[in-house]
Order: sequence, then C-alpha cells, then structure tokens
Amino acid sequence: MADSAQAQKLVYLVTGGCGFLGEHVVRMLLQREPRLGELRVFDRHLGPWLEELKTGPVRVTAIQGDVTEAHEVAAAVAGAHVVIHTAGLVDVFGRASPETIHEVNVQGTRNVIEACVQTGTQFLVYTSSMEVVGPNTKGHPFYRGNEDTLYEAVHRHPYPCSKALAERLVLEANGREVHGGLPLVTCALRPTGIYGEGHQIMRDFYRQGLRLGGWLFRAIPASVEHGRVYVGNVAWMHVLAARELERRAALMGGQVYFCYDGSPYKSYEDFNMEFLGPCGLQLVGARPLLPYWVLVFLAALNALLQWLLRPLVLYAPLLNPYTLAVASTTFTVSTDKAQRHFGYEPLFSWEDSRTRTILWVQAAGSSAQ
Ligand SMILES: NC(=O)C1=CN([C@@H]2O[C@H](COP(=O)(O)OP(=O)(O)OC[C@H]3O[C@@H](n4cnc5c(N)ncnc54)[C@H](O)[C@@H]3O)[C@@H](O)[C@H]2O)C=CC1
Ligand SMILES: C[C@@H](CO)CCC[C@@H](C)[C@H]1CC[C@H]2[C@@H]3[C@H](O)CC4=CC(=O)CC[C@]4(C)[C@H]3CC[C@]12C
Repeated sequence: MADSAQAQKLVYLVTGGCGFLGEHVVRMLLQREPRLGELRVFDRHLGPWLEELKTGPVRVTAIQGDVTEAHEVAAAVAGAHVVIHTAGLVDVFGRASPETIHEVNVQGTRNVIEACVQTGTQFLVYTSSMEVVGPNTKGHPFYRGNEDTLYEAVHRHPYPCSKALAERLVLEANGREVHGGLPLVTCALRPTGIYGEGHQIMRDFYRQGLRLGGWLFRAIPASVEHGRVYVGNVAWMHVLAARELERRAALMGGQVYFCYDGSPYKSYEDFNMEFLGPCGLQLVGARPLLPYWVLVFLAALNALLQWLLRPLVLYAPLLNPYTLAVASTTFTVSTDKAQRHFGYEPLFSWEDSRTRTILWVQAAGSSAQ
C-alpha cells in the first residue's frame, strides 16, 4: 500500500504559474517533486519559457485562463491532486481599480476553492502575504513577530484587504467535503517582500539609478527594518507544504505560515543596495535627504494627481501614501513554525540568494540598454 502510494504520479496545478513567484514554483516542482506526473500551469498570460519545459520527462500543460471565470478554473482543476494558488493581482500603486483587485484576489480564490470541492481535489496551498497582518494603518511596528504575535491588523488599501479576505476563505474551507467524500486540506503561506530573479521593482530601481548616473537617494531611515525573503526559498516552501499536506493533514490543515529564510533584516533601501551596490549604484545619504513630512506631502500629491489624471492617463508612481507607510514601518518576521510543522529549511543560503539576484539584476540591466 505504502509502495503503491509512493509510486503514484501526481497532477499539480499552479495558478499564476507565469508570474514572478509562479515561475519559480513551476521550476522548483519540476526539479524537486519526484512524484510529479503532470504539471498544469494556469495563467492569464502564458510565458514563452514554458515551451522549453515541455520537452522534459514530466508532462507540462499550459492553460491560458482567468481565475475570475469559474468554469475555466473548474476545467483546469479537474483531475488535479494538488493546487498551488499563487495567481493574484499585486497592485499597491493604483493601477487597477479596487473592484478588479477584489475580483481577482477574492472571487478568484473562491473559484479555486469551489473547483476543488466540485472536482474532488483535496490539497490546496494558497499564497497569502505578510500584508494580511500588516503594517497596519496606524504604522505599528511588527518586530521579529511570528504567526501567534498579537498585532492589530487594520487595513484600508484594496490589496491587503483582498489578501486578508482570500486567506480567510482558504482557511475556512479546510475540512470541507470534496467530491468523493474526502476532506479538503488547505494552508496559507505568507511571504514578506519577495526578492530575486524576476523582481520587477528591483529592476525598476536599478534602471532609475542608471538614469540618475549611478545614484539613488535615501528616503527612509536605515533604522526601519524589513524582513525580505528570496523567491527560491518561497517556491521551495510551497513545494514542501504541498507535498506534506497529505501526510500531515491534521497538523497543517487550516494553518498559516510566514515565509522566511536567512536574509538579513534591513531597511527596504539598504536591502536593495545589497544587489544594486555590486551592480555599480550608490545610495546617497546616511540619513533621509528629505524630511518625512515632505515625503508625506509628495505621496499625497501623487495620490491627488492620480485621481485628477485618471480620466486622461494612468499616473501610478512608486510613492503614494500606502507605499510610504509600508516602507516606513518596521515589519520583520522571526519564526520556525514551517520548520516544526513540515520540516522547511531554506534551500538557498543568503550568500546564494544574493549572488543569484545580483547576476539577474546585471543581466536585466544590460538587456535594458
Ligand atoms: N511580490 C511580493 O513581494 C509578494 C507577493 N505575494 C503574493 O504572491 C503571489 C504572486 O505574486 P507575484 O509573483 O509577485 O506577482 P506577479 O504579478 O508576478 O504574478 C501573478 C501572476 O498571476 C497572474 N494573474 C493575475 N490575474 C490573473 C487572473 N485573473 N487569472 C489568472 N492569472 C492571473 C498574472 O498573470 C501573473 O502571472 C500573489 O498572490 C501575491 O499576492 C505575497 C507576498 C509578497
Ligand atoms: C518610498 C520609496 C523610496 O525609495 C520606496 C518605496 C518602496 C515601496 C514601493 C515598497 C516598500 C515595501 C514594499 C512592499 C512590501 O515588500 C510588502 C509587499 C507584500 C506583497 O504582498 C505585495 C508587495 C508589497 C506590498 C511590497 C510593494 C512595494 C513596497 C511598498
């Protein structure tokens, strides 16, 4: 019995499998999941890199679809053993409307859950976010917190609101009976700010620095610490969680886990300089060059301009009241819950993660010129 279970080949579905994190999850599954028989990659926009994966020993099926369309999700989920749901609209810059963010992140997640229930898929791993917890609207620091740390989670921005609602749906669905009579087993992983190969904001900072002659200017005090996590380790945690959900259903079902690794706690800007520095950029100023109230004013001005210009053009700069609040609030995680529950250890050391990211930034920068 145990032998036949071990020999069984499994069908995995990764929603959002062509995104920044999703691509790493897809590649990690192919490298590190020995029981993988078929890998379905579901995304609204399929990447051309998927073609090269189709020549390997595992069947890779690319499915162009929209998580907001229940029938498309149900068709993709049917027959899958495990779903890793990373698809989401990551927008804290006001590019999409609050309704669209809600539709993709909340209704999309509801569709995934219902598809599991209808088609008999038993295991669901959801990519949540640290934003479900905070920083809150009051700017309270979250210092070396874990999954049990008490924190006043109050959100107003559509993105964290949507992630919190979706996470709740996923956790509440744990234990629901799926088609065939077995219980659904779910868990949610909460990455902090992810970095690594494919990180668009890092690339944008690099290009901006190049345009400014190699300089970036400090805006946030170095004392504000952020916990960041390497994308390869986030992907690895997804693969392990998905694998162990079956064996450890009673322990892991309905649980949340922060995604963590050995990346150092630093301010957002100082952390980025770990990669941008070796690529030739310099961060000017030991302290912020502008007083905080000026940044608050500029962020508010950007929000006003975005609102005024919306009928004519999309104005969505990096700085707005929400991104300023997140960047200016300490949020660091210190936990071993994933290690205790399913044996997670980071696959990539900080040195490896740093080197891989630097190489990617260098390549991304040169391809831009
Ligand atoms: N980037 C970060 O620092 C963090 C991201 N997360 C979460 O990780 C997940 C992945 O985020 P990223 O890879 O950074 O974003 P991303 O934007 O690179 O990837 C999201 C993927 O979902 C797809 N997608 C979006 N709407 C869709 C729809 N309606 N139907 C089907 N596919 C759709 C996109 O095409 C994209 O490929 C998201 O759920 C996000 O909330 C959580 C914590 C931190
Ligand atoms: C004030 C600027 C001066 O240089 C810096 C602005 C940086 C911001 C754009 C980023 C600072 C913190 C980031 C967020 C954080 O890493 C947590 C996140 C989790 C998610 O689930 C999605 C992305 C993000 C909200 C991330 C977005 C960019 C920042 C706000």
